[in-house]
Amino acid sequence: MAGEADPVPTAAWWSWFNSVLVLSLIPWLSAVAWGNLQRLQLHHLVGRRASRRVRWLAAFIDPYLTVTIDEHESTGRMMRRGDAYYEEVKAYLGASCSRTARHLRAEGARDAAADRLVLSMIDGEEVADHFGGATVWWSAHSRTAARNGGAGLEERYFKLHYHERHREVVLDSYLAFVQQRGRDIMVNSRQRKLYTSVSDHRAGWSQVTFKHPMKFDKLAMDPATKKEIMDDLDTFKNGKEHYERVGKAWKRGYLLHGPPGTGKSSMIAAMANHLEYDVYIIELTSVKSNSDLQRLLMEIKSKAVVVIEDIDCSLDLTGAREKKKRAADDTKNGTSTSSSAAEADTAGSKVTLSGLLNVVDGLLSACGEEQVIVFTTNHVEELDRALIRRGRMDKHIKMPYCGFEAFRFLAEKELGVGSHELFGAVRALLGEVDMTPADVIEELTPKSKDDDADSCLAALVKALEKAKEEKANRGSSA
Ligand SMILES: Nc1ncnc2c1ncn2[C@@H]1O[C@H](COP(=O)(O)OP(=O)(O)OP(=O)(O)O)[C@@H](O)[C@H]1O
Repeated sequence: MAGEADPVPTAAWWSWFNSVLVLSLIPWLSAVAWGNLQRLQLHHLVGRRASRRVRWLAAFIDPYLTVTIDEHESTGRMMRRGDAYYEEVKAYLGASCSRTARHLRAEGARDAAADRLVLSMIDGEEVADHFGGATVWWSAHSRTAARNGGAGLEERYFKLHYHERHREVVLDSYLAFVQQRGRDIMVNSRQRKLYTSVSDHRAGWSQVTFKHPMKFDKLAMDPATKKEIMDDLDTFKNGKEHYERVGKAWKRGYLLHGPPGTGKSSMIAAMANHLEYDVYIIELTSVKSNSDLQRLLMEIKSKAVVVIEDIDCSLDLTGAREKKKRAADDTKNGTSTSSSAAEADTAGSKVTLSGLLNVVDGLLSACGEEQVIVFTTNHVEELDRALIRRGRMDKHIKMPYCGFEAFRFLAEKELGVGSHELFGAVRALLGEVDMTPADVIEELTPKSKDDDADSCLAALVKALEKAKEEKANRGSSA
């Protein structure tokens, strides 16, 4: 009917409307309440002494568990840099979550290679990660701790949240996985270091950036031996599980022996570059005692090539044990003389063979792993057999005089020449006289702008002929 007013909602209509509104709000309100209950982390509030039923209820309401990783460690009233785990987690999250996180912090870390930035999550950011069928959530936080009236110290920390049903996978595997990946990322993104031992007041290490251009593809040596060494290094680097399974420290000893100039130091640089490890050089003659040697060793980190060069010159390794034994025998027989005791004392005040053996065996260095120990010597025959037996020095590598194949490699590298009419003469002469790769390289190096491949090869032939003549003269005068 025209002009009829809209019907006024009745009381029944209002009551129906309110009921629908309340009913539809119930799920939403419950979700909010449930979420808040969970955020209360009830299982943390419920003490250990609470009854099993109460604890079960708390865990049912809030099944999420938390691990906190602090940047700083609190030691009494002092704060000091926490253990490496925070940094490893930071590196892991920066790399693995940079695609999903919305807000990242970019830092040019002092230690990082120049063209790399270190990414990390900013405070308040949360990212999910997946591992072994479990989903976990990482969040970054910071808090300011008041310090005895002074300026507050900002403490950063990460929180890892995971469902209780993934407790085992997270605690038994995931945390270790994050640590390993974080460590790898940190190692790969930083410049490597060359450490040299110093022992002024206290034994320690001085460090510089390690940048050596030598790589295996630049090293002149028999290709089969080169491949064998590279395979050996790869097997070692990837051998964590093997070493764990057989119960051996994850270390490998190499003995490089050969005359001066055959490339022992170059081989060490190539090994370190291949493995991407730091290099530690122990100058044994300047290490004052076995305990100093142990201290040095304890400070060596993982992923390291530890070098003791010219071991035959560093210690009286052939004599030290005999001297000690003689002194001990003298004491036992009552024939001890001041000189034998003094000899033994002298041996005790410096690094001794047994001290070195302990170090090599890895018993004292159980804290470090993934370390290659390299000894070099020009006189392998003079070393104590105990020092270089297999198990201590696992692989013995002879660095030989320059053979024809090594020469060809060097001619290609130094002069860009793959064949030449003088190659025949060089082959014949290298079969008769010993010349080190270092000497061959020196002859092949142009000395003036007029020098070319012809003149350099002629210079090498001349030097080899001279060496042959000298050898003949030595033979006739002997
Ligand atoms: N096999 C090789 N391949 C390539 N370069 C070599 C080789 N051997 C020596 N050289 C070159 O000769 C020089 C000296 O070599 P290196 O210092 O490695 O010899 P070394 O055996 O360690 O000598 P020393 O016993 O005196 O320490 C280096 O510049 C290196 O580049």
